[in-house]
Amino acid sequence: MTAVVQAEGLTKYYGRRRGLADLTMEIQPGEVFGYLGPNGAGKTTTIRLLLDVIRPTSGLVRVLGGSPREPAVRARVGYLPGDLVLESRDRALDYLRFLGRVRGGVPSSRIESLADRFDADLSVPMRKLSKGNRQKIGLIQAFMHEPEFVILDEPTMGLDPLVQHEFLALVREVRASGRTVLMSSHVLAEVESVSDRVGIVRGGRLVAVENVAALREKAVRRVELHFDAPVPRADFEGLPGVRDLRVEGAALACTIDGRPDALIKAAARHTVVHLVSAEPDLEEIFLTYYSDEERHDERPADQQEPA
Ligand SMILES: Nc1ncnc2c1ncn2[C@@H]1O[C@H](COP(=O)(O)OP(=O)(O)OP(=O)(O)O)[C@@H](O)[C@H]1O
Repeated sequence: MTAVVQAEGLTKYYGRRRGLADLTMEIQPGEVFGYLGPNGAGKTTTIRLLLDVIRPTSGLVRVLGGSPREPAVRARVGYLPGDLVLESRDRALDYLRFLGRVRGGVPSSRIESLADRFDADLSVPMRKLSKGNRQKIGLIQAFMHEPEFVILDEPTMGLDPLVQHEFLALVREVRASGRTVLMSSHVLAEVESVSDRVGIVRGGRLVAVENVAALREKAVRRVELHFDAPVPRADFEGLPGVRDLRVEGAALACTIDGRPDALIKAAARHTVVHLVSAEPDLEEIFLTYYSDEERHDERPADQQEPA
């Protein structure tokens, strides 16, 4: 199976300023890949390299098995830029129809159904659109020709929660049809629910790639159990993955590191009347990555902000 993205040692310098250094990664067909990082991390630089908007200083990149320079490759990709400018007097509908023709024909019904989903008014001249409505037009044009690979730079920016929900549903549909999505964000919570894997980029370097399901499994979570009668502490002491154990009468509280299996089996010897388990906070795990990096980050002179 040909990878949708193959990057090897991909590097981009803007003069002496590092945009991206030595990126090696693959994205597989049918995958939703969340690309996360704080401002200035290198997300947009990566995306522009994938689309041949800019060219690498060194390294290799292949998209859908070909070079991003090939128009035939570009035609199979949908793209929402992070800095979308729509300043024309044209109505959004005319603009989208025009783009549809350029891309070899997109049925009006598909444009309209996407507009319905996102509650976008296509009759307004584009330069009069609010930021959020402009973002909706950007999303419609990225999806409307049903590309094999959709690249979205900060897609949720400016969207209200209902539209965000609809957008995530669309991403799930795209994945279900075997197509691939790469989306950048600086907020994990916005991409976590749909991403299969997330990559974290920081200071121009990819510092981690994680499988979201595995991350969830690894995450520490707080658990409370209430029994119908007092339970002996000894039944729960030393269980694999159980930490910070507190047993008071018929109530038990602890944190679970990894799988809760041992705790569940020990609890099953008693009568459990109530169970509380908080969803692990993945954001917290990611922040740990960031802060670890921070500690080791010795930025070269060209990465320092001017005095
Ligand atoms: N055209 C450019 N000329 C000079 N430096 C640039 C240019 N574009 C980006 N950079 C620098 O490259 C680094 C990476 O920027 P990039 O835009 O890729 O980050 P980002 O992760 O997309 O950030 P944001 O979330 O703010 O959009 C930054 O230090 C930025 O200042």
